Amino acid sequence: MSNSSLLFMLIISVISGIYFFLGGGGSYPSHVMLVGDSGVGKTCLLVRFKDGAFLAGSFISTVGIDFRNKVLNIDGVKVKLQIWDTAGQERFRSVTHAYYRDAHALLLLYDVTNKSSFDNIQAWLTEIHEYAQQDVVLMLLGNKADATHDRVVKREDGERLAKEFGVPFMETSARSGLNVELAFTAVAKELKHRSMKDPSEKFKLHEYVNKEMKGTGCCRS
Ligand SMILES: Nc1nc2c(ncn2[C@@H]2O[C@H](COP(=O)(O)OP(=O)(O)OP(=O)(O)O)[C@@H](O)[C@H]2O)c(=O)[nH]1
Repeated sequence: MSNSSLLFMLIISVISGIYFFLGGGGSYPSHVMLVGDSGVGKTCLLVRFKDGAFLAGSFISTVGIDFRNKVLNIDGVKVKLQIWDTAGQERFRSVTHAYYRDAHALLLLYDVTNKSSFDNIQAWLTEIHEYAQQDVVLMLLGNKADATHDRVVKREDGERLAKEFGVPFMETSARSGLNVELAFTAVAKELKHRSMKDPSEKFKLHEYVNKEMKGTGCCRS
């Protein structure tokens, strides 16, 4: 990728950020970044969350980075999420690195039908520790949970890995919509809580996720 393309994308990101910050009337603009191997379903997850639809058909890899905005109403307060859909392909990694520092939350995805995308989570976490803010909100998502026949990564393995690294975990499906709203809402709740100067009530992301997952009959705490 040329320097001019990278510069162009950075300018678009800044303009988009200013526009989003000024518009919409919410109080908590927050950057949520989707990361993970190419093909794990980052774009589809975002489209499902933003438009309530599934992008079926041929797979077109993201080039560099893409942006979508969505305002959520969290307990009567507007939380403006600016969601950055990054390219999973190795050749765009320098673009992704440039955005980590400004991300408030990271959704790290693997594909339950692709073992190498799961094995690469460790490498993604190393990269996150190197480039992202220390206190970034982080959640691990095992996507494509609908694909029961092609599944090669058990839910328990995802749970074990998440526990090892101390991050909340859930399985999602951009195809069926499973837990998509929940994943973004959980992150928005955490970001809203953090932005309050004097939070009267403690919000614990782990506990919230575990409680919500129990309600679906999925996943042990
Ligand atoms: N069965 C199933 N297929 C999915 C799901 N999410 C995405 N896919 C399919 O997986 C392929 C890749 O999806 P994308 O969302 O483009 O993947 P990506 O992570 O954005 O890929 P890059 O842009 O290359 O990083 C597409 O063919 C999707 O239709 C899902 O939840 N279930």
